[in-house]
Amino acid sequence: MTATVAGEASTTARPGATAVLEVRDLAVVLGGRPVLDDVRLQVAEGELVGLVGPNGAGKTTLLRAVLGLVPSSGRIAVAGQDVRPGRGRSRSAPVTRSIGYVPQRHEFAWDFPVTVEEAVLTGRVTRIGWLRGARTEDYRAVRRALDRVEMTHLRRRPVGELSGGQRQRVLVARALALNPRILLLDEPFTGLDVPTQEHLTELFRELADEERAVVMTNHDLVGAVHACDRLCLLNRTVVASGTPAELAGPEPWMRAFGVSAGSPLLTAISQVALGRSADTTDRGVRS
Ligand SMILES: Nc1ncnc2c1ncn2[C@@H]1O[C@H](COP(=O)(O)OP(=O)(O)OP(=O)(O)O)[C@@H](O)[C@H]1O
Repeated sequence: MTATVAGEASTTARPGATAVLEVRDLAVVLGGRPVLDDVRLQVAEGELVGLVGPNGAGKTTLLRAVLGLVPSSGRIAVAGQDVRPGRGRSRSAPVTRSIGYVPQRHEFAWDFPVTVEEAVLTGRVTRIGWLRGARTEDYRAVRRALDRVEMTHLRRRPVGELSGGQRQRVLVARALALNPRILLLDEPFTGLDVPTQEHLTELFRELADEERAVVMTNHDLVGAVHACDRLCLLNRTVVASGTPAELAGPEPWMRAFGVSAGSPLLTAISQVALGRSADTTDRGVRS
């Protein structure tokens, strides 16, 4: 098996599975500068895909393009529906209801005086609208989402009193409150200790296994190789994409990240990727 590169069929999801996200020929220009170019990506239900790349590679921009929040050209479809670029959540409501977005933790106003339950309810705003009050079904959805991330016992707690790991779970619950087909997670592990990262990784794995597609950006490359079914190495375009086993060699990482052949990072990635390869051979390959 070999990793495939931009322009080839590299970015396709596992055969036979339903594609939840399809991105073709995506280009984004911001402030007059090209930020993304010729990006192709497919993510199927049941897949946990790691979106990795150096600072400024365009990872967040890609997630925002999928949400229709930045102007773009090309095609983005979620659950078979086209995302119309630059229209924002409210005007693209039917398709964005299929997407659960978990922003970087610092983007949420944690000092706002709301409880965990109220924060999660804000995830339903595209369904509830700003003018009518929440209904029983909305509170039920919130309760289900909180159960799913094991935060029900803290539902009356002001969000400002939560730890980093608990805050991350609140953001995931907020995204799950719409029961989305795809979860987009932007750097969910930043600033979290290793056990918390491992618990969250397990949760993301389970959420993918429940027939959702899960895409997460991650600067911990070894962690991403360890956890994800497939990796997309982004640097303005998709430099390479494949399973951890397909990406065990150094070249795609050197091209995407500009690291030298002697970088200890490459050895660590290779060891984990080959370990995953042995593991998936035992269990049956997922992708
Ligand atoms: N609103 C904007 N206007 C102009 N340029 C922007 C805007 N938003 C992002 N950019 C630029 O687009 C590029 C990609 O940014 P983006 O945040 O998507 O990268 P990233 O891969 O998520 O980076 P990081 O890993 O540092 O979070 C950067 O050069 C950034 O400066």
